[in-house]
This record gives sequence, structure tokens and C-alpha cells, in this order.
Amino acid sequence: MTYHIRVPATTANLGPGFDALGLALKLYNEFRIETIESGIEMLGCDDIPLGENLIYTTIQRLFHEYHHEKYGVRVISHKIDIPLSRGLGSSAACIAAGIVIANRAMGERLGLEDMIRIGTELEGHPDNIVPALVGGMVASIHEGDQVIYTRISIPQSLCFALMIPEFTVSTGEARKVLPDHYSKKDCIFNISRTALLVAAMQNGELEKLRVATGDRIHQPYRMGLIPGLEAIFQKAQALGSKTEVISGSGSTLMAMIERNNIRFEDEMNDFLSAMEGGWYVKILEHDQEGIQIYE
Ligand SMILES: Nc1ncnc2c1ncn2[C@@H]1O[C@H](COP(=O)(O)OP(=O)(O)OP(=O)(O)O)[C@@H](O)[C@H]1O
Ligand SMILES: N[C@@H](CCO)C(=O)O
Repeated sequence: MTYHIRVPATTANLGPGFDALGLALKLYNEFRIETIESGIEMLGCDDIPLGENLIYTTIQRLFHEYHHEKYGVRVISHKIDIPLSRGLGSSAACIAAGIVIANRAMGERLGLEDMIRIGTELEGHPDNIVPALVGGMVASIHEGDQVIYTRISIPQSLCFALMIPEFTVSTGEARKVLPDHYSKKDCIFNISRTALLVAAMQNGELEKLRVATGDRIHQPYRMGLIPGLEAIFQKAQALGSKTEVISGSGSTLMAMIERNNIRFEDEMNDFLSAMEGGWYVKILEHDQEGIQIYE
């Protein structure tokens, strides 16, 4: 049996919604899956050691946990468009793919809610894995052994400009720079803005996005990991962006722009090409479908 999987990139946090908000983007990794007699074979991703290959380790873990021995899988990475460790959910995409591949091999014994729970446990937070699986913009919480999530609508006129550098920021390192405790003032700052952001998105109030994406939980501590951030944010604003945030834990930066902002891409690319860091821009729409299996 042979089939294909397509899994979207995701951007997490969207400013104040640390570990809670995320959205799927029309940028994809694609895999071809073949059934084999036994074991797990990975082709087309030789640069990632097997022990760090999250598709491999996810399938291995699920086969072991569910005592699956009947037959194995060959996973061929044939289109890897999500760059590694840039804050675009490459790890969540691989975990999502691994879960779906293992589940299919095991006769679809896991439902969507099980896959979301397992993915969240493996990733450590739900904000990338849930939109990678279900698509769209999603608010998620992990409570006990359950993940509870809901979709948030995104204004039709909005799209997303991703400024992607050559350098990486590992999520692990970017979490280590965060404090263990926050003041009541900072918590209230983020709670109020997260609520405003969700409502502004639902109501299509683009002019409120800038104030609604204010954040005191993670971005102030991570800015130092991304040289060029301030200049790029200023340029994006000058080009009419509605707001700018760090995508996930970086290194990618994201501006929310109107679809009819036709000068943004070229002018931002000119600006980025004069900077150090190997930056380039990609304008993307949100993905509404999440992970897809096709024959
Ligand atoms: N195509 C791939 N195949 C196998 N493993 C991958 C692939 N892409 C990423 N990974 C694994 O995911 C790791 C990157 O995870 P990390 O959390 O640092 O970045 P990210 O998921 O891209 O960023 P963020 O979580 O901020 O969006 C890689 O080191 C590798 O172990
Ligand atoms: N919410 C996560 C997303 C990155 O995986 C973080 O910012 O650390």
C-alpha cells in the first residue's frame, strides 16, 4: 500500500498567546509512505540523524506503545519546505506526520482527539501541533490528559509575511531564556491582549491587531536571539503591516498584512537583501485543512 501525507507549517504564540495560540500556513512538508514487511525506513532526509528524526522517533514510540509488529513503513521525504528551527513548527509537522503514519499502520486505532493528545505530549505544548493536525487558527489548552481547543476565524483580507533568516534558534534554547516567574502586571498585560487578539480576529478588526499582539511573556526575552529584529519590524510597519511578532520561538519574524498590500513583498525583499543574516520574505495564506492524507 502506498499513500501520501501533506502537513502544514504553523506559527505559534501570535504575540501574547504563548503556548496557547497557533495557526497553520500554506507551506508544507510532503511524504510518500509505503508499507514494508517490518521496521521503519526513512529515505530522503539523510542530514537528520535517526535519533533526532522526529517522524522516526514518533512512529517508533507509537509502534512500541501499542505493541504493533504486523508490518512496517518506509517514509520518503519528497518535499521539505518547512525550514528547521526557524519558528515555523517543523518539529510539530514531523510529530503530526509520525502519528498519522503510525496510526494508519496500526489500523486507525487512534481518533483525532487521541492524536492531538499524543502530539501535545510529545511536543510539550499544543500551540503548533493542534493547527498542524486540524488547520486554521486555534486556541488550545492542555489540562490533565486532555487537550481542549477551538477554532478562531481569520479575516479574509489578512495574510502573513514571514521574514525567514538563514540562522536558526532552537526552541529549547529560546525557552531557557524565559523567566520562571512573572509579575501580576505582566500576566494581566498578556491575558488582556490575548483576549483582545482573539476577538479582533473573529470580528475582522485589523486596526486593533497592533495593540492586541503586545506581549511581556516571551518576546522581550527573545529579541536578543534575533539580530535585525527591530529594523525588520520598523520596516514592516513602514510598509503598512498591521502588526509584527516573532513566529513561535524564532528565528522567523511575522508581519500580518492585508492581502492587497502588493508592494510589501518586493520592498521587504530589497530591504532584507541589504541586511546580514540571509533573510528572505515569503507571503503566505493560512491553511484551513491541517494534515491531509491522499492516495
Ligand atoms: N523534516 C524533518 N524530518 C525529521 N525531523 C525533523 C524535520 N524537521 C525538523 N525535525 C526535527 O525538529 C527539530 C527542530 O525543532 P525545533 O522545535 O527546534 O524547531 P521548530 O519546530 O522548527 O520551531 P518552532 O517550534 O519554534 O516552530 C530538528 O532538530 C529535528 O530534530
Ligand atoms: N510556544 C512555543 C512555540 C515554539 O515551539 C514557544 O514559544 O516556545
